[in-house]
Amino acid sequence: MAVPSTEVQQRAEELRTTLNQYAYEYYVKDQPSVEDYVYDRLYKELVQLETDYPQLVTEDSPTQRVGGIVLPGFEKVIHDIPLYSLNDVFDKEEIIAFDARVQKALGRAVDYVCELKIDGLSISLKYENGRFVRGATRGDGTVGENITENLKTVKSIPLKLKEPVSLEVRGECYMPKASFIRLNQVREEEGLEVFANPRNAAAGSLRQLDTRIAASRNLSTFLYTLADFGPIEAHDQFSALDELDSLGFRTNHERRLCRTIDEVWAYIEEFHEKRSELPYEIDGVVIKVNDFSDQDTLGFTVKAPRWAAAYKFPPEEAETTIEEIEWT
Ligand SMILES: NC(=O)c1cnc(OC2CCCC2)nc1N
Repeated sequence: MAVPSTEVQQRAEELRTTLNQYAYEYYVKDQPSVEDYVYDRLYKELVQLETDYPQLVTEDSPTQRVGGIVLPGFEKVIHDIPLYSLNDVFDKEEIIAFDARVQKALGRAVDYVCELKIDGLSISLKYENGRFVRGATRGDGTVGENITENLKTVKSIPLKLKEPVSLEVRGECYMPKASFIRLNQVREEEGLEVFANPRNAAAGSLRQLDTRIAASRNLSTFLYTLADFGPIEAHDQFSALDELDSLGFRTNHERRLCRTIDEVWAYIEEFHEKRSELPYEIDGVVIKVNDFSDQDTLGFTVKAPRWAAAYKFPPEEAETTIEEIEWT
């Protein structure tokens, strides 16, 4: 096998770094800094170098995002830290009661963080020395499935963090509404069964044993929990979300720090209105006591934290598409 010169090795490294930065801006920050053709030209150059010198391929190379292996099955994963579910609430009275329980237990009022409740599937991502080493589904909260190879094709999941830290984070993997509509149009044309909703489409995509299929489904993520903090210092949820940003993860920036339940309710009403305009599906709002020591004081019931509640929106009336409107 031909040995690459130092210049060629340096060029490959330079291409990888530049392409990964462009991909980060596009898929994580939603703020591309170059046109697609600039990315495509550099990408083609890297593919050529890696074809001429396969030893140049690294696991965080952008060329590894396209998938290409067919797994025999998914191994089981035991979550050291369980993935909890959430207690649902359905109206303002229940939110006021939630706040009353929190204040009674802590003896004072607290700040809350409101986050949009993304309607995808929960994933857990493990990193060792900054490298993505394992991705898993929630499963039953304790035992999930190892879907690392499929999650490596999800462009918003960093293969290498900005710091060489070891930690575990959790969040949601979802399919954007536009990708869902396009996928179902193609499946309809191909006489395949269509997906009922973006959540099922995302779950179906991550259950594929051929990683090229997951790579083709334009899945994305919003991360929201630092599970194993590693060396990260964060004392509350709102700053933990900023830490996730600084490590290179994609987080949802509609989050809001609320000082009172009235502000929580205003956030809920605002996003009940805005729900249909969002490029991703949500099924409610997650309300969390912000301070981590308060969360520890409140603890968990058997299945869910006492320091969080999921306000569920009523099911969205199915948006009529142009074809469905009866033209009298
Ligand atoms: N679907 C979501 O967007 C979502 C789900 N869960 C949580 O937090 C849970 C995780 C640990 C206890 C509270 N936050 C979210 N944003």
